[in-house]
Amino acid sequence: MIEINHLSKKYRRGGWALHDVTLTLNEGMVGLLGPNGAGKSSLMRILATLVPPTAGEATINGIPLRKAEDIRGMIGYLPQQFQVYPQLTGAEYLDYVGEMKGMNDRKRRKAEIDRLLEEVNLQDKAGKRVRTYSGGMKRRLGIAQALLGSPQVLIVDEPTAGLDPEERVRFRNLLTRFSLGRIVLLSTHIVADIESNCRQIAVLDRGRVRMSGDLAELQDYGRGKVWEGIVSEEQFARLDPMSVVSTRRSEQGLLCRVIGEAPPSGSDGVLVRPTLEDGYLALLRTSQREGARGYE
Ligand SMILES: Nc1ncnc2c1ncn2[C@@H]1O[C@H](COP(=O)(O)OP(=O)(O)OP(=O)(O)O)[C@@H](O)[C@H]1O
Repeated sequence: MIEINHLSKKYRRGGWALHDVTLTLNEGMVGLLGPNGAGKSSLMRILATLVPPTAGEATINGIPLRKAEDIRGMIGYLPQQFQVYPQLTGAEYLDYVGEMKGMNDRKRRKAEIDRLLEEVNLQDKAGKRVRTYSGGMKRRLGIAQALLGSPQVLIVDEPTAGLDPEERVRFRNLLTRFSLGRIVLLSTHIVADIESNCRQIAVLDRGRVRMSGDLAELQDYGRGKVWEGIVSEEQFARLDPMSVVSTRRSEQGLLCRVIGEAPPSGSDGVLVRPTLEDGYLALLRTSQREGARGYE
């Protein structure tokens, strides 16, 4: 279990990245969702003991963050900007990471590395130097190094960025399998990444927790706020662009899906069932409106 209590972070050259974050994260896949600059990476870097919080505290499986060595022995971490020595091959790099993680048995280390290379679909590239890898391949190598040693807690920062759709699906399935009996904390701003497999979701926006709960709870934020209706091109031009979720051309005009308190003006729109993405967008709109009114 990860328990985060009143955690705040202020960077020396910057403002507050996290404000009073309190969260309890349980076993299974946990999705940390939020727009750019929400504070997701800051929270993950703090949990990975790479940067200290300004205030507050957290424990991972009962161990406080100040015991950094113990925490690092328990977690796997994939940072958003993952750097590898370009002159090493993928297999050499993983071997090095395995040694650093204290996997001293050579044979077992090699067996696990071979299995992981297959899981991330890099087995054919294992002997090639990392500098010849594409961005997506480097990302997959990063995923493999985080999984090495089967850590109890896996923290992955936007792991699917740069992966093609097929690899994305493969990776989601890999994480879901891995999360059995473990905590996998995954940050993303893409709702589809957490749609099917997360037991718990926390939404951050401008450093604050805006919701924490399950998929149904997030979806519910869109209840009574998602409308579909047909509008003309002129009416469309007058709609608040922030409220329009999607548009499709039809014979009668533009079929618009909007988030708001009323149907798209000029249409006889109807309320529709929100998707998870609608729920997320509705929550963000409320949070941003409150921010603009100075309620925080
Ligand atoms: N080292 C730093 N020094 C100063 N400010 C920083 C630093 N790192 C992050 N910030 C600021 O802290 C805030 C939160 O950034 P953070 O990277 O944690 O958000 P994020 O949710 O991961 O965003 P993204 O999805 O864009 O990666 C932003 O305003 C960012 O500019």
